[in-house]
Amino acid sequence: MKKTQAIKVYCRLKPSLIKNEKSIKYEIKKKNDKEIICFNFKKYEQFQFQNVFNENTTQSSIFEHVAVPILEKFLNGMNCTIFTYGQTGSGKTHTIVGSNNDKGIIPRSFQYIFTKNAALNSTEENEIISMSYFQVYNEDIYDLIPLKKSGNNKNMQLTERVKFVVNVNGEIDFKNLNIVRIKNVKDALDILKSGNKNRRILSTTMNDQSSRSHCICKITLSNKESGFETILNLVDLAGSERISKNANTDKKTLAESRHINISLLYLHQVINALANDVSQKHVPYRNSIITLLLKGSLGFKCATAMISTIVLNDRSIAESVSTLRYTKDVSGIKHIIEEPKKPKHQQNLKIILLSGRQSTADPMLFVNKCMYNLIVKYQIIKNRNFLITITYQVHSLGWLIMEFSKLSNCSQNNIFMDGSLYSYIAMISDYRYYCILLTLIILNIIFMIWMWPKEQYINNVKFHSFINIRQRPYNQCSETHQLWTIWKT
Ligand SMILES: Nc1ncnc2c1ncn2[C@@H]1O[C@H](COP(=O)(O)OP(=O)(O)OP(=O)(O)O)[C@@H](O)[C@H]1O
Repeated sequence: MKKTQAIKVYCRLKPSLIKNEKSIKYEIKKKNDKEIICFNFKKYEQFQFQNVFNENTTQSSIFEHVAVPILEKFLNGMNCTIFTYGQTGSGKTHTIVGSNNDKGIIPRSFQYIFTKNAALNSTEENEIISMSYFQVYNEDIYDLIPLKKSGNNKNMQLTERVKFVVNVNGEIDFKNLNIVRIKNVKDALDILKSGNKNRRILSTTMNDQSSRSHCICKITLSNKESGFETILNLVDLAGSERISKNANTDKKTLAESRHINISLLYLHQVINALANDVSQKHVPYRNSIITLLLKGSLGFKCATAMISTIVLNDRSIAESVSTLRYTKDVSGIKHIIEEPKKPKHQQNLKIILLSGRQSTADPMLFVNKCMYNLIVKYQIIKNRNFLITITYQVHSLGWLIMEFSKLSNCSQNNIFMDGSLYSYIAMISDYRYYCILLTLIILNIIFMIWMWPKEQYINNVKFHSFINIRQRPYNQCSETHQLWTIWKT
């Protein structure tokens, strides 16, 4: 199989407030939508991106181009990551978190997920979404989701240091990280809002709201029936910075800067090792917490996008060149990416057929009612990426045939509404589902043929030995047995 670029790399240019500046050392220019060129006296460098977004690009456009393709993969069962990288003040937090008026990728992602995944809004609660929100500050993990204290201090909010262990696979297992179930977009936005207040922020020379930590929003989509889980990490890395450029050089700030720079250096080492032949090299994930946390995202089974943020003014040009070079190394990571095999089957593969028929006079109803509890759950899980769940409640053979003919006309992603009989039918046309339906029809016919002659021996022992209802009081029987009893009397 062919190796492809493991991480899609994008570049976002930040609008510069300082106009008419010209660097004497370097000049950086956007060549076209996919390239940036950089020259100094001696050399000319070219940097390739998936897309270069200029200063006027809106948050929604960034979301469309970068996040939507990743979110589609996430909804199709692939673990995904989006992270921002760049110098301090270049717009990482703006891109990934945004503000109330100009939302970034995280809030927009929740909106998108809830709009796209109809199962999340269903009352069945088969699919659930949960989130955790935490920061890596000075090589410790802190929970950003506030805990409400019990007792008198109800409104007091705490951020807790998260205990964790590194498991045998070299991944982090959290001990006390808050994982909150999200039922709607508002829940998520509320958590983000209060979580952002808990981030370690400092006013520096380069940015009056500089994040002093790496921040991760981990969104988990889980299917209750199958236990299948997909993870989306949205990461706002702390900004690389020159300590000499920061006027605020107290001990604490220096320690923070050192931790940030060292962890980014370790991340670079991991990227370099991955960009070279992985099989030949030891990949130093264990050097820092952020590399351990991003381990899965830089690997083989994850769709990852990186947005590098660049400032094109003289003061920042050296850092921008360094960001571009960092990005080039990230582009060098090549893997055989394991895409979900048939993503189109993942969603909407639910047939829920609910009967509104009440008549007990219908002879067919006997068979139908007995079949009522027959719930066929058909699940295919292939490579953790491929899941089909069909919940099928059989009611009426005639009706089933009618449905079958309806479904044969059903095109991909069509949703039929039939308020009188059924809540809905949502399915994708595929020969397997027709096979399953056909099998069920055949089973139904066999069941009917099998039952039919016995109708005349209803009070006969032979019949009772089949269904065995006599041995139990009526109210302790299962619904099927009760139905048999009703029918018999
Ligand atoms: N593309 C943009 N358009 C408009 N404003 C921007 C853009 N990028 C950044 N800004 C503004 O620049 C300031 C600094 O941005 P931000 O805090 O996102 O930087 P950062 O890279 O996260 O910095 P740090 O690493 O120090 O946290 C903010 O006020 C932000 O609103």
